Amino acid sequence: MICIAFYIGFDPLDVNAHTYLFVSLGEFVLVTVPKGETRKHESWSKVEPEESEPPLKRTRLRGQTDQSSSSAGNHSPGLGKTFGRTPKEAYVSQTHCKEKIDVSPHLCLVDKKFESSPSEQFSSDRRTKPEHLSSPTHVQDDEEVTQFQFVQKGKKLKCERDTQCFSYEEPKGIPVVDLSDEESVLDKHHNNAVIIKRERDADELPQFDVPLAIVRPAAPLSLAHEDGFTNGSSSNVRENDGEFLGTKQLNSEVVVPPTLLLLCEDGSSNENCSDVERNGLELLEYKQLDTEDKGDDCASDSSQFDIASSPQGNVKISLICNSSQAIWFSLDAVLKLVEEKYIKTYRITEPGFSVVKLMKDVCECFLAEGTNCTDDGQVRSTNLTSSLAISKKLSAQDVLCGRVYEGNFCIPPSFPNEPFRFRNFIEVLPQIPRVLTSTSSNVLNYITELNVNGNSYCGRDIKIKALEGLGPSNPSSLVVVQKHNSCLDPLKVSHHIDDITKGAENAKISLVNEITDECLPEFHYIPRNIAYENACVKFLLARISDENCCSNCVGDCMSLIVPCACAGETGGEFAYTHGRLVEEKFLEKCISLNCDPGQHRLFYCKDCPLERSKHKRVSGPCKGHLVRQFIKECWYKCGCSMKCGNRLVQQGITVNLQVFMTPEKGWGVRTLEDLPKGTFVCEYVGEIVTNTELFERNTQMSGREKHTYSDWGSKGVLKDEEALCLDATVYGNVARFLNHRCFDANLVEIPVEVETPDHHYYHLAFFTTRKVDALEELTWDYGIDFKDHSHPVKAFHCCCESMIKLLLKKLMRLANAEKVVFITVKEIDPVHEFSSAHKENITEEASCGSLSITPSYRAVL
Ligand SMILES: C[S@@+](CC[C@H](N)C(=O)[O-])C[C@H]1O[C@@H](n2cnc3c(N)ncnc32)[C@H](O)[C@@H]1O
Repeated sequence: MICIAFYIGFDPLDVNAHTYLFVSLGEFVLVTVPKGETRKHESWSKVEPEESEPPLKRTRLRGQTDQSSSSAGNHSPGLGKTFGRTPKEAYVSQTHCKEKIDVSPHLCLVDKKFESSPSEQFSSDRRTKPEHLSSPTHVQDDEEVTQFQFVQKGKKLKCERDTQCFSYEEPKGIPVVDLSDEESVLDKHHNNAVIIKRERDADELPQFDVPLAIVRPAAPLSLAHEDGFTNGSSSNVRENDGEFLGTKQLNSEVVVPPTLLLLCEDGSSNENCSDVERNGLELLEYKQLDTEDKGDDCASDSSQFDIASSPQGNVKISLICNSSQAIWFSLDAVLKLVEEKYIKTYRITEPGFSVVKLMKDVCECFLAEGTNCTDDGQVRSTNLTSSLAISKKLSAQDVLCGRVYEGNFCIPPSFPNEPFRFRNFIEVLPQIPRVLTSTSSNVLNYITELNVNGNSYCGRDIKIKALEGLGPSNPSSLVVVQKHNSCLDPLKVSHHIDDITKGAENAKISLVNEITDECLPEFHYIPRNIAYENACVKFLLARISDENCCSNCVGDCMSLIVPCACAGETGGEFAYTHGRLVEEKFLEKCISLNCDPGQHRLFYCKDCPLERSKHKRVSGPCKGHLVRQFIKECWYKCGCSMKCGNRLVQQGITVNLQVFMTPEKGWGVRTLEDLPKGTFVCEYVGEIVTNTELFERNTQMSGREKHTYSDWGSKGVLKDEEALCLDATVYGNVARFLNHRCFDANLVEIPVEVETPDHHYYHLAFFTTRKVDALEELTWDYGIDFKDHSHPVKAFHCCCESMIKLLLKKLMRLANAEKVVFITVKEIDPVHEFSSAHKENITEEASCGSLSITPSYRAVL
C-alpha cells in the first residue's frame, strides 16, 4: 500500500511528507515538504515583500535559439501600430517554443466545414490554417514546472499574517528546474524506476511564511476548529495522526525541497513501490481517497484526506498516509504522471489541466462558497456558517471523484440553484464519450426535466427594423433576414426548456418549439471542448513562454496605454475593444475571409490529413486552406485578472440566447437581446476527434443529423492524431444548433487562442458580423460548396438559395422589371424581409404590396 501525503497545513512532527496547497484570496502556491527534513533547516520565515527575489519565471527552454520562424510573418492582421515587438518578433518567440515542444495538438478545421455527412458536411477547400503552422514540435517532458505554475502574477505571493495565509518566496539563486535532474527523474519514471530527487542545499530552499491557522484532520466532520477551519470532507483521520502544531513550532522548523513522499504501507521493498507509472498513479485514484472504502489495512495506519477552509480565506487540503518506509519522488514527476494518467484514462480535456490546478479549483470552490468570495477572488465577507454549509455540501472527494458531474455535465448537483460557478472547471469524463443510440440509457433526458412555464420565456414585442451597417466586406448588397415573430405566443409553445445547459453556462439558454411537437434532440451539453480517444490534445504550460504572455500585467490589460504581449498576435493591438466587441477592422477582415475566400491567400498541403482520413490518394497539393486571422486572449500565465478585457471567449456565453424551432431548417438559435456588431456569441464546442475518427463516425452515422466542424492547418504533415476536428453531435453546446446562411450570415467564426500561443489548438468563436436585433436567428456560413456534386457525401439541401430565387422571382414580377437588384427595408412576406444599409441611396420607393423596390438599385443581374 502506498500513500501520498498532501498536507495543507503543517505538522512538523509527522514523519510523512506534506504538500501544502494554499489558496488565500485568490493567491495560490503549492509546495511539498518531506517531513523528515523539517528539522534540518530554518527556512520557514516571514517573507518581506520588498526583499523578494524576482518572480520565478519559466526560463527559456533549453536549447532555444533565436532562429526565426520561416513562416512567422503571416498572421498580423495589421491592426494599426504595433507594440514593443513586431508581429514577426512575436512569432519568433513562438517558434522557439514550438521547436521544443513535444505534443502539438492541432485543432484541424476543414475547409468546407460540413465535410462528409449526408445532412451536413464540412470539407476542405475554403478554410485553412496559417501557413506557418508546422508539424509537431518537441519539448522536454520535464519542462513543466508544475508546483510553480500558480504563483500568480509572476511574483511571490503577497501574504499578510492576519489573514492567515501562506507565503512563498522563490529560492534565491536557483534555477526554476534543474533540467538535468528532472530529466533523469522522468526518464527513470518511465522505466518504472524509483527516483529520489536530489535534495537542495539549505540556502537553495524556498522560504515560507508560516500559516497561523492550523488544520486538525482528526476533528469531527463539519465542525469548526478553534483555529477557524472547518472540515469539509469525511475523514477518518485519527486523533493523533497528522496533528498540526502552532505557529511557534512551525517557525522553528525548516523547509526542505519540494518533494513528494511515496510510502510503502506494507513494508514491501522499494521495488514494489518503484513502479511509479503504475503504483504512484493508482495511489491518486479517487476511490483510494475515499476513506469510506478503505480497507482495514489502510485505515488502521493512515489518515487519508481532509479539506478545510477558514473564514479568513485559507483553504487547506491534506492527503496523509503514515508508513515506515518511504520513497521520495519529485512532486513534479508525480503530478505529471497523474496528469498523464488522467488525460489518457479519464479523457480530461481541459487543455490546461493539472492536478495542482484541480486542487486549486477545489480550494477556490471552498473559498468562493465559504467566504462569499467574488469572482476575482475578493472576499466580500467572511462567514463561518457558510463555510460550514459548503463543507457539508461539497466534499473535495466529491469534486475529485467526479461526483459533481452529472453525466458529463459540470454541474454540482448539490447546489444547482445557487449562483455558484466553477472557475476553470475541468471536465473529467467518467468514461470515454461514445456515440449514443436513441435507446442509450446514458442519454440525458431533458424532456423529463422540462420546466414548462409559459411566462418565463421571452415574449418581447420586437419591431422589425432595417438592417444597418452592411459593411464593404459583405459582397452581396442583399440581406435576407429571418423575420422574427413580433410576439411569442405561449399557447403555441409545445415544448419549452428553461435552460438546456443545466447551469453549465454563465447564461441560461432556453428552448422553445412553437411549430412542431419535436423535443430537444438527445445530446450532452458541454460548455467546453472534450477530447475523444485518439485526439492528441495535450498542452504544456511550458509552451507559453514569457514572450507569449503578460505575466507582469495586473488587472485589465485593456486599460494599458501600450498593449501587452498578448496583443502580439493581432499586430500589437488588441482584437477587442473596451466595449468587449471585436475591433471593427479586424472583424471586417475575418468576414471578408469567409465571404470571399478567393481573394485571400490559400495554403496547399502536400499530404492533406483530410484526404488521408477519407483514404483518398490525391496526387499533388490539396484543395487549399485559408490562412486565418487569430485572436489571442490572455490566459493562465498572464498576470491580469479574470475580468481582463482580453478574456472574452474563455468567460463563456454571456448573451441571452434561445434555441427555437425554425420553419424550414429544424432547430435554430436566436438572440433574445439586441447584439451590437462584433459581439461574442458562443464558441463551437464539441468532442475533439481526429479526422479519421470523424470520418468513421460520419460513415457509421449516415442516418443521423451531424454537427461537426473541421478545418486544419499545418505546413508540415500532421499525424492522424494531430489532425483534429470538432464533433458536436453527441457532446456539444448551443452552437450545434446554429444554422447555415449562404450570403449574409450574421455570425462569423474566428479562431481564438487561449491556452496556446501557437495555433495548435484554438477555440472557434462566433461573433456578430453586424448589429443583430433581438429575436433574429443567428446563422453562420458553413462554407459548404453545395455545387460540389462530386463530393462522396451529399450536403443537405440548403434553403437559402431557393428562398432567394423565390423572392427574386416575386420581386421581378411585382416590379415589372426585367432584372433587378433591390434593396428594401420592408417586410415582403410572412417569413422574410430585405433590407440594406444603403438607405441613403434609396431615391424612390415603389411599394408593391409589402415589397419595396428601389429603382436606383436596378441593375442587370
Ligand atoms: C448544425 S445543424 C443546425 C441545427 C439543426 N437545424 C438542428 O435541428 O439540429 C445543421 C443542420 O441544420 C439544417 N440546416 C442548417 N442550415 C440550413 C439551411 N440553410 N437550409 C436547410 N437546412 C439547414 C441541415 O439539416 C443541417 O444538416
